[in-house]
Amino acid sequence: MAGAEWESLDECLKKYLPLADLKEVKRILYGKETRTLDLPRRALEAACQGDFELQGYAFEAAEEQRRCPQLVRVGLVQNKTPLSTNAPVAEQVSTVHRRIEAIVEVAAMCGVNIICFQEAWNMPFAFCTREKLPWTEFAESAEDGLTTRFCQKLAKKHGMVVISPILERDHDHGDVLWNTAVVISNSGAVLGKTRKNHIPRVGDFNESTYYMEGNLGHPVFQTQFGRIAVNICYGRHHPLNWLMYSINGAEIIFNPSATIGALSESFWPIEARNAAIANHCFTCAINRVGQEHFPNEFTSGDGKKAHQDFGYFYGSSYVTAPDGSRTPGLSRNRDGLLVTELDLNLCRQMSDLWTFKMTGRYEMYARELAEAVKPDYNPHIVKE
Ligand SMILES: NC(=O)NCCC(=O)O
Repeated sequence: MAGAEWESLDECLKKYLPLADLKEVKRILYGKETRTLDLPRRALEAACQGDFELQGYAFEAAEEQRRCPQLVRVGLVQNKTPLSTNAPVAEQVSTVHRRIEAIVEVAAMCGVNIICFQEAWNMPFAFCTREKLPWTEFAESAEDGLTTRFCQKLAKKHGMVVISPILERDHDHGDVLWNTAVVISNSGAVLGKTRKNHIPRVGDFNESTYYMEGNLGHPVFQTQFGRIAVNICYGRHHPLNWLMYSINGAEIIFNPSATIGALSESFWPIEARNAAIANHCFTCAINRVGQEHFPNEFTSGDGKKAHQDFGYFYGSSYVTAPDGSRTPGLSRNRDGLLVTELDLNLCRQMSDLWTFKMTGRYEMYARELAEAVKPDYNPHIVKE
């Protein structure tokens, strides 16, 4: 399994395929070619100085007579945890805040309207350890915690919608923890929050030790730049989760994640891309980067030796359009900002072309599913 020494699928294809073959391979693997965005020189310089990757692409829609293009720029941020996991909690939080602040400055230079960070972005992904302290100390109020207040300042300063996925402590309801994305409007006000609906029970993703399945359904947030939803990490394996955000009108669904190569790298390019096609919307898949080492050993319940690291978070964040075309991924190894311009008109154009919302037969599935979840359900199997 490749670690940091392997840059990315995109780099590999570029390096080894003759141009004519590369074009055909990309046509099939990536769909219609995306235009490269001209990003301001000072943004590129700042990214270089700040040691993070900056890439920009644009998806285009057909011109319409009765609607203007609905252009919106989204920013996806992937990053390593900058400090060692045994540094004091407050120091880890303030250091990652500073790192993200610098990246958001560059996003602002690139005209980003909506920015989304990775899952549990202000902490190491410590759920593998099953230890409570100090990791639960990273949990904060979604409404007025330190990280939300930090994001509100960024949102207001840059006129940007900020999606901030955190470990939430709900002080008003028994101090319980959730895996939550806080959505902050470009005015700086907290627009609302949404919670991770599906909790992984796979490998070292021992997240059920920390929080429960989300109880807020599938909210969609009306922002000045479009209707957005957040399908947190493991929810991307659940097609109905994507579907419900889409049924509630999402034009862009963000998928802030934390996942490792040994487990999911072959799924990664498929799932969010497929969701964009199936739901006539844009999807934005974001993964963290690098390897995190923890102070104490833990086992994976697989008979193998105890260890102190989670595995390799492979980055590779990307955006897919409703016509199935996608951007190249960011690096597997470096912090990065992916700026992508979307024309939201493409959602309805693809819906009119493919008509999945019209041909979906939701009433049939609703009826059959309502039966299938009953304890006395008999699967409909036709036997000789
Ligand atoms: N963070 C998280 O839910 N990870 C689970 C593993 C995966 O979905 O690839």
